[in-house]
Amino acid sequence: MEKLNIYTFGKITLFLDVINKREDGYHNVKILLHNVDFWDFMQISLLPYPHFILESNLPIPSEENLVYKAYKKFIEITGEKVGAKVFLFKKIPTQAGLGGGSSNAAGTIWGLNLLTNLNLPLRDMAKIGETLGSDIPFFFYGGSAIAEGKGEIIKKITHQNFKFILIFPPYGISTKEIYSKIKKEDLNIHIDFENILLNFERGILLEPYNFFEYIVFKRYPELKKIKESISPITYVALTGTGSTMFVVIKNDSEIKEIIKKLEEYLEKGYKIKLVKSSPFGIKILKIKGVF
Ligand SMILES: C[C@@](CO)(OP(=O)(O)O)[C@H](O)COP(=O)(O)OP(=O)(O)OC[C@H]1O[C@@H](n2ccc(N)nc2=O)[C@H](O)[C@@H]1O
Ligand SMILES: Nc1ncnc2c1ncn2[C@@H]1O[C@H](COP(=O)(O)OP(=O)(O)O)[C@@H](O)[C@H]1O
Repeated sequence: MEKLNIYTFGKITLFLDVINKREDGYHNVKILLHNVDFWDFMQISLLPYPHFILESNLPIPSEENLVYKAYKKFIEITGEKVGAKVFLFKKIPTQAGLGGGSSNAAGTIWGLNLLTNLNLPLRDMAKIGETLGSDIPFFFYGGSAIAEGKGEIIKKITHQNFKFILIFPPYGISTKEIYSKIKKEDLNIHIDFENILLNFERGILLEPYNFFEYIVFKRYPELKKIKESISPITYVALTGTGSTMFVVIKNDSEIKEIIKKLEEYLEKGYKIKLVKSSPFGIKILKIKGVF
């Protein structure tokens, strides 16, 4: 029996603009998405249809887990009559704006695609993912990409390597709730992606921008204060709709100073982690043997 080890990487949103509200209630966005080397670990193997077993350290019912939802969608859309056994060890916090659930869903679809020998191309796997969440297609392409539409239209760009410090508050933030607080009049000013990309392709990261900061900072003023405390040293921004913030490391010589400052400043319950860019969203290793 074949078993796969799957690493599903988190993402940050280096630049995030909301363009307008759509008739279907969603919003058109333009986002520069970037994977970081901070991952959840999954193991997946096939079972006879329709058996499905999920073991995970995420304390939610299996039926609500995106891994199960991705399995169901995969068999529904492809018609493959397979069951699956999945082990999921989460390190990426939930409701953190790091796309952890989305990357788990993408890893499940990719794993099933390999185990069933269906060999669907990336765009077909991304189409399956899109039915479960706007963020999911990106993880099939990974690295650095521009997402448009609801977030499902992906254009890969040349990947660049940076280092960041992630700041994890001791709570998550609901994506749906934050999107629901957008007012029409807030959607008049947009950032210059052309200039951002011209610089990015040369390895220069301009100051990150996140449209949602004004909404999130109003509700969580402590996150605004964290940004203000680090801004004199380097760039800090929110990823997605939060709750994680990322600090851009411009020089390795700054790392110690920034960590010291954060350790002094952050209240109990906050965590930090130094990460670097990851050139992929999903990494799969095949393990053969008898299990
Ligand atoms: C904000 C972003 C940025 O990467 O990520 P997170 O902070 O969640 O990681 C994404 O736009 C989140 O994508 P994702 O988390 O997949 O959202 P979905 O499950 O598709 O949608 C959750 C809810 O957010 C709203 N939504 C989402 C995407 C979008 N383009 N417009 C929206 O209005 C809708 O109300 C939807 O019901
Ligand atoms: N495998 C999973 N990992 C994380 N969250 C999951 C998963 N399956 C379902 N969820 C649900 O999805 C929601 C947010 O997903 P997550 O990807 O962690 O956040 P974000 O979209 O902010 O990056 C949470 O409410 C969580 O309960």
